[in-house]
Amino acid sequence: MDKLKLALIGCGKLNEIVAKALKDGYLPEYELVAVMGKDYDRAKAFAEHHGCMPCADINELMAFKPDFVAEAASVKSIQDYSETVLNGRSNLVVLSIGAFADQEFYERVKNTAARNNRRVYIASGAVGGFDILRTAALMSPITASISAQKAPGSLYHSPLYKDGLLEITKREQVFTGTTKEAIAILPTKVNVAVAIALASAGPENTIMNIDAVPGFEGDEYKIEIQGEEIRTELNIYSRTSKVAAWSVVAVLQNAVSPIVF
Ligand SMILES: NC(=O)C1=CN([C@@H]2O[C@H](COP(=O)(O)OP(=O)(O)OC[C@H]3O[C@@H](n4cnc5c(N)ncnc54)[C@H](O)[C@@H]3O)[C@@H](O)[C@H]2O)C=CC1
Ligand SMILES: O=C([O-])CC(=O)C(=O)O
Repeated sequence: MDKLKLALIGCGKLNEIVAKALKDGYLPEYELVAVMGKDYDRAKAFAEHHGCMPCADINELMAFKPDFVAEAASVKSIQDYSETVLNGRSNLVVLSIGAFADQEFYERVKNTAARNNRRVYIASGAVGGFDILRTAALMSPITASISAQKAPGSLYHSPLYKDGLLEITKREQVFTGTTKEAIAILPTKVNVAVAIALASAGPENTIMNIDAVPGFEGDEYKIEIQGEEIRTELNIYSRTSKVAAWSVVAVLQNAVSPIVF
């Protein structure tokens, strides 16, 4: 049987792991055909390394007629390219889920996918448990929240940074608000929160808290939901963001598997 064609948006840390997983035999049903990034020279080097074609823009990428496009790039890339990908009759696997905090955009992408008989897969990324969140949200109205611990240094180039943050000696709350508000100011750090919100109470009703924790390494998320019959708490720690790339590999496996989780 012909292999499914996979193309990548983003040639950074995470898609490097996805491409290597394919090379290492985790995705035998797929062949990597093309890649694009913001920087063409980097895409060229990535493509040479992984045996696919570099593309200067989304139209070049879609000319390869991929069956699946996996994004590990940015919220802006999802805003700019997802409809082109779906109209080009490819499925789309998304890590920069924050783009879908905008309800109107989310509905538009959903309709575009339906019209083209294609799917948008929300990768579990650095969190998970979407199954119980979605199930509980069907059963009754639920409240949902996600709390994150981050190293003060990881907030350095963000609007949450303030003088003295690098020197704090005890845990300090640096943000509380809705996940929609959180992604608007931290587009590269809280995509996970929007994913949790989409699976539960929605981006405008899911509360996010972020604590800066001195000496902390990695990311830790505590997700809590409460419905009439269901209450759950999920704690997910990841030392690096590699788990997000592996969640894309898991989505691509699921998409062709006879057994679906
Ligand atoms: N859902 C989740 O759990 C997680 C999501 N992420 C998100 O995944 C994305 C990628 O992460 P990394 O690989 O670590 O980033 P990276 O910075 O190593 O690589 C990003 C790549 O995307 C490309 N890119 C960015 N914007 C683009 C655009 N508009 N058009 C074309 N190419 C574009 C860059 O050129 C680069 O090749 C980020 O948005 C990050 O926030 C990261 C970790 C967890
Ligand atoms: O790696 C993480 O923990 C989360 C992240 O970057 C995101 O959600 O955008």
